[in-house]
Amino acid sequence: MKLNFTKMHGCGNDYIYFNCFNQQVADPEALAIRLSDRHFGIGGDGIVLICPSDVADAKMRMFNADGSEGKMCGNATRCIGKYMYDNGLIDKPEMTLETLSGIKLLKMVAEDGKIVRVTVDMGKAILKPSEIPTKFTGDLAVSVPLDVDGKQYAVTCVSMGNPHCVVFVDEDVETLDLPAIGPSFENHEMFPERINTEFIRVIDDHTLQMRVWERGSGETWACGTGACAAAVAAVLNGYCPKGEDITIHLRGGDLTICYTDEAVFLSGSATTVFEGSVEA
Ligand SMILES: N[C@H](CCC[C@H](N)C(=O)O)C(=O)O
Repeated sequence: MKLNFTKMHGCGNDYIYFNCFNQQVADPEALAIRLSDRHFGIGGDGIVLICPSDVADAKMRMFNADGSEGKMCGNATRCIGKYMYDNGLIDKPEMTLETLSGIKLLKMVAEDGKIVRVTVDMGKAILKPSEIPTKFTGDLAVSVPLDVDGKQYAVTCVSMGNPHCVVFVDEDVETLDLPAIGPSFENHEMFPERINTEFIRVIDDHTLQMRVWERGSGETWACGTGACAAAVAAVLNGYCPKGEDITIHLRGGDLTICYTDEAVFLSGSATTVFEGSVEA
């Protein structure tokens, strides 16, 4: 069966999007594995289904490159907003999006009828270690010790609807060997549902440099929920102020995060690369 897709990315975090208002995807786990392959497939960090919803303008389901389903995806949220507006599925530059981690509100900026920037109310950060989930005890996991492959790290764990482990380092993150250490964090025994791991260098009190090893996809060029988790962790560790914009420099571009008492706000671009069809 032929399926139409749209290739999109948020700061280089690229997914293959399927409009499921007018087509059905039968086995998304297997499709994500096959099509994400950058040699034998289309190439991407996974696939995203844009589905009808009874409670919002649309519903998101996203699958990492290993076929595992993610409960939230910040970069994909922005691309869905762009897709819905640019394709006339919504008639104003704002929408609600149902996710496995609740309903998110999107406010967008359009130029010449196309969305160029999206701000997402990502909801509140979840900080209780057992709810992230991690095996750390207590009410917070802020700068707690974690042994990974015999090396001691201080980690801060945050959920944005999906689990994150934030590691602050002194060196330029471009010098880190993520393929060597990423999987050991991802599959660490302290993280019962695996984990997304962000490696952060603090540039100043409003600027972070970030690389990320994602659960189920490996290193990605950006991670929206990860950028949110990094900003929250930076505030909790006293590096950045609450309630002010924090710029995150990622391999694929910049994201802006604002962590307030009400919610975490994620702002950034969304880009359509090409459209096509594939036999599923
Ligand atoms: N790998 C993540 C899902 C994608 C998150 C990321 N791409 C984002 O933009 O938030 C997980 O399994 O929780």
